[in-house]
Amino acid sequence: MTAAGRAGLLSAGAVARWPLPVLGDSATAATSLILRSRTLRIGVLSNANSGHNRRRLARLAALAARYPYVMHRATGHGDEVLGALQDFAARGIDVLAINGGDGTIARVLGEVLERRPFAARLPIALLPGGTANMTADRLGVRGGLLRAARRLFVWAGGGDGNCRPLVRPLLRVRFADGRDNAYGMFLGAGAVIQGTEYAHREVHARGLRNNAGLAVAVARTLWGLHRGDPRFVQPVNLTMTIDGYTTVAGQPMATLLVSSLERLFLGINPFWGGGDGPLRSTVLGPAPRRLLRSLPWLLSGRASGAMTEAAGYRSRCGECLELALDGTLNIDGECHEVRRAMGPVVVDVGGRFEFLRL
Ligand SMILES: Nc1ncnc2c1ncn2[C@@H]1O[C@H](COP(=O)(O)OP(=O)(O)OP(=O)(O)O)[C@@H](O)[C@H]1O
Repeated sequence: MTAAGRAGLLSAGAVARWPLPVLGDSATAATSLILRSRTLRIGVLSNANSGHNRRRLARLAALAARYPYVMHRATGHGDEVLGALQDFAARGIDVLAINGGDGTIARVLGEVLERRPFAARLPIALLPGGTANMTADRLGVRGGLLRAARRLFVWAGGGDGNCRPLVRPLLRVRFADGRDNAYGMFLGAGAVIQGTEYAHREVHARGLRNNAGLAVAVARTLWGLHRGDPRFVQPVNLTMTIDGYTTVAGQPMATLLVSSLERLFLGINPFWGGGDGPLRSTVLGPAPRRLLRSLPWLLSGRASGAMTEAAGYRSRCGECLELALDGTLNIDGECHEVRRAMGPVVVDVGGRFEFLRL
């Protein structure tokens, strides 16, 4: 069997089964992983301030200390990320584990792409140390934080566990005013911003920070959209081009979603549009017709007959999006103010990573 052929379900010990559905790219790093029979060295970078880490970091650090091939670094600020990555590179890690939420993953992978601390692109393991953990839920090691960490460490030592590498692109967001690029798996505007504010104000404040809290916030936002509630519907004029074609020409929109993930939190897939390219986008007008009746389709990657552009529904895939609007973009939980006058915001693929799904 060729090396590429062995890149199937794989264990660190070198036993692998074929076939492997690697989406969008070749599994180069995973292939080289399975050719090794030794224990894998893991560098775990934890965000000390993200959701679950605030309570569980000490236990995670104690767990990591039990495995001699695991190096653990906790950072208290994003500015410390590059130093930690350079330290891992100097120690020759085989796998980079990121323990934090969506914002941490975006920050760390963005630094990997922009500053290139590693000579080669390493496989990534995600541990759900954040609050919503949307990306880790889709691409990371399964289970709660400590269980997932133990599973990763045992697997890396050659123990039990099957690993399915998934290749996914990271969005790169470039601003025309020269500020630093942003990275992430998800970009939202319009009702996403109002829904997030609602979640912080009404849901998190009541202690509901997990998927149940997310479900409440999403349901409330959709209800607000259905009712035209101004707390959730604050139309913004949007111009959007996808791969050079203008798909929205200065029209009011209530919601913009862009992602490189196949599903978002709670498994929802609000992208049904065709077109080539890994960036999936959806735009909802200020009063999408028959919204409640369309939800089963809208949330599962399909379009009902009612979901036409004239009725306020647009969805399309592409390689490169240009956005012009006055408002706020939420990129994996980080908010960025943008103005039309600055020039368009360009969203494309910053790079692809291989995520170890265990
Ligand atoms: N490595 C890091 N160390 C410390 N702080 C970081 C690091 N990476 C990002 N940050 C900052 O920490 C904040 C919170 O991170 P993150 O979004 O990962 O946690 P969360 O909000 O609890 O989780 P989620 O995004 O899954 O809801 C972000 O504002 C981010 O800028």
